[in-house]
Amino acid sequence: MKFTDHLWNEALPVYNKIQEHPFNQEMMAGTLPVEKFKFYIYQDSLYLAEFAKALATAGTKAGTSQELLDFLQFAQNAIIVERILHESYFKEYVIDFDGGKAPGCFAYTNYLLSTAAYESYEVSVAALLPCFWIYKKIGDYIYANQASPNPYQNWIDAYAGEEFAASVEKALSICNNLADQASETVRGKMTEAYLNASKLEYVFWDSAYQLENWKV
Ligand SMILES: Cc1ncc(CO)c(N)n1
Ligand SMILES: Cc1ncsc1CCO
Repeated sequence: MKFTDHLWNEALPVYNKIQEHPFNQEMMAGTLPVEKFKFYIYQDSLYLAEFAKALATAGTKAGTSQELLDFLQFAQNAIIVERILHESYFKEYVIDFDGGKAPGCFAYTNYLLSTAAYESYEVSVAALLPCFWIYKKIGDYIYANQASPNPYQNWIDAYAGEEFAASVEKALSICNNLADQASETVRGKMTEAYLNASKLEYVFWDSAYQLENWKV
């Protein structure tokens, strides 16, 4: 069994909760209140800026220049996606939030940044993988089951698209190659990091659905 199949099985209960979450169910039905989508898009723009730094930092730990290049390209893509959010949704919706990161976004971005900075390359890659893989699975699921027309079509198309799929395949392959060379101890830490980041993906969606704030 591929290591990433093992990761998928371990985090399956978390993935199922993400898929069933009302944020994703209502996005799929096209009924998600626009206020929640706007909150999500603003938080996601803050997320992507930090995610890009975590990807670039993880890349500096790669064992080959090809994998450094792969991670720098992932980082570049994350910045491009962030700019597209600004150039499309921020104009379409008039997003006037200025509160900074909500607790869910804060927790997730800081987890990714500190893992990329202080943990090994293997563990960093495992922590970054749910950002790729869960979005791909959710994008495909929503694309296959969505109401049409859907006000969130552009978002759905981005993550169900072929370009994103190619990045996800690359990240999965890097993770499997690393796990094949790693000790059981390191593989255990990779699994733990993958689970932590999967739970934080759940928290991120739930945070948007609740319009989460710091309450202080
Ligand atoms: C929170 C989050 N996770 C993953 C992705 C996909 O990269 C995203 N845009 N936002
Ligand atoms: C995972 C991911 N999400 C937005 S951009 C990016 C890197 C893909 O190249």
